[in-house]
Amino acid sequence: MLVIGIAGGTGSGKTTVVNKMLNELPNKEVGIISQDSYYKATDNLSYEERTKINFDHPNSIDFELLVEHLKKLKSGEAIDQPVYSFVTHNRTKDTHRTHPTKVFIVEGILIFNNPELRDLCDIKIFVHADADERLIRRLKRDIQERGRDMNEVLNRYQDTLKPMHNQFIEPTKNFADIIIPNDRYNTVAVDIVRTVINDKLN
Ligand SMILES: Nc1ncnc2c1ncn2[C@@H]1O[C@H](COP(=O)(O)OP(=O)(O)O)[C@@H](O)[C@H]1O
Ligand SMILES: Nc1ccn([C@@H]2O[C@H](COP(=O)(O)O)[C@@H](O)[C@H]2O)c(=O)n1
Repeated sequence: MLVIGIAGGTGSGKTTVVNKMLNELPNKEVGIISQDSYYKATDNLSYEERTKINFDHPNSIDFELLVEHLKKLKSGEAIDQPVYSFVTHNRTKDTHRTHPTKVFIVEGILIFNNPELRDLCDIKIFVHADADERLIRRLKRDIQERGRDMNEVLNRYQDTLKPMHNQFIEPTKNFADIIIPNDRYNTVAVDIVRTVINDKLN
């Protein structure tokens, strides 16, 4: 199994890039795991307490489970991926049965921050967009799709997101084999990675 890791700050366009790559590929042969699905379960906390979690710190992610799942997929076993809700800030009761495929994409802001997970990635890609561009995209997306308002997004950005990005995410760019500039849509880079995936599939 070829594992492709795709990291980058929030709003850099990781999900968009992955979807564009998957567009022209046989969907039964390429699997995807999002780090967002592996935020730690916090059933013991109230909603109010959950809103105060620092979701941009590595400690908020259940890397142990993510690594275990990826290893299982690599050894040919199916897994049950958690399903996360950005509205309740918690895992839902659902899981998503995921089967091993020839190629697996793992995407998330902090995936290169975890040495074990990093080592499981055969190709490491970092999607870059400037901070102001990412904030604008994040603001629009979180209001439209994640049930947030402007104050929530901006306060989170100033209090935790920006310092965590600088401390834990931006430095992991150094681990990348490929950096995709994504201030504008980058079809050339996406096509190149798709070619690599196609080679593996054929
Ligand atoms: N190159 C781009 N130009 C303009 N908007 C983009 C670009 N890439 C992504 N977006 C938009 O920015 C928002 C965040 O992108 P997304 O792929 O969800 O980022 P990430 O997964 O890195 O947080 C989405 O609304 C998406 O449509
Ligand atoms: N309940 C949550 C959990 C996470 N976030 C934010 O999501 C960002 C990571 O996801 P991307 O798709 O943008 O890569 C991260 O920056 C967290 O702040 C959240 O807002 N609420």
